[in-house]
Amino acid sequence: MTEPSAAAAGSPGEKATTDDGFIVFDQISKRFGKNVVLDDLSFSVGSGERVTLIGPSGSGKTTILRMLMTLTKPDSGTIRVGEDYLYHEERNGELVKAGEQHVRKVRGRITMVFQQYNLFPNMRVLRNVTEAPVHVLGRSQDEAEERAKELLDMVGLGDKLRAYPSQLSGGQQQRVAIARALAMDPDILLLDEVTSALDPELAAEVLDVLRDIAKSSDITMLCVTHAMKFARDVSHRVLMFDQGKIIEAAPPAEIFDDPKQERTRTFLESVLDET
Ligand SMILES: Nc1ncnc2c1ncn2[C@@H]1O[C@H](COP(=O)(O)OP(=O)(O)OP(=O)(O)O)[C@@H](O)[C@H]1O
Repeated sequence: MTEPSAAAAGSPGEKATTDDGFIVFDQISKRFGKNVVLDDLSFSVGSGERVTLIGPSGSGKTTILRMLMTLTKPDSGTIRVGEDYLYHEERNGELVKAGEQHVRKVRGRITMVFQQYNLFPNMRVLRNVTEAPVHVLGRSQDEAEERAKELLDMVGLGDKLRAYPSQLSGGQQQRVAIARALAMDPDILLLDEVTSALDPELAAEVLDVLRDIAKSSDITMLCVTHAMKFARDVSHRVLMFDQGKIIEAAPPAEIFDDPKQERTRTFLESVLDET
């Protein structure tokens, strides 16, 4: 992992390099109508770094992940992954999304797991995991199945290959969704409140799987969660969001045990999730 960098480096006009941050958000702003969701926000994430985004509801955390998926366009600013820009500003201030081919290349390196697992209900578990590698990455069926079985074993579902999603618990379905995301061999895994819809026991199973993945791989992870123990265990760094800004960024021990901002302290006191 590269050393975490506290703030974004470079400017939109400079040639992008990977030595100053793998994922860079530079002066990103976004509003929905009058609602200013992200306000001139800059941060970067190193390759292999695991970063957790915390903060009150509506503070813009999911919007950050959606921008990396090119599901939400910023109003202004620059986003790049490695040497590739997703969004950048022209000299005239106009915000430009990278060309389709370019976006596809970057998007191919990123997968996201959502709160709702969104498995294909009419496909068995194994096919849920092989579908995209075969049809998007062009893998052979045999190769995709071999990898899918490894991943399903890893998430503790090696005996459920022929089950349909409706035959699984919510926690099991979410673990299939995680295996499905990893089957795309992403460099970057985005996790958006992946346990929020689950009972604590099932959430704990999912978080255990994610802990193992975090510890055994060098995948770059951006995680939005209210599971604070998990955040403490796996993150290199925690970013505290409030009103569209990052008000505190620090290693988990510091954020959780000795927050510098009063707002961080009150937010943490209000979070009951100890998974
Ligand atoms: N497509 C949209 N249209 C209008 N407003 C939106 C849209 N998407 C997000 N918002 C608003 O942007 C704000 C930030 O949303 P976001 O989901 O990023 O917050 P969050 O920090 O992830 O919150 P939560 O923890 O509740 O998921 C919210 O006020 C939300 O209602």
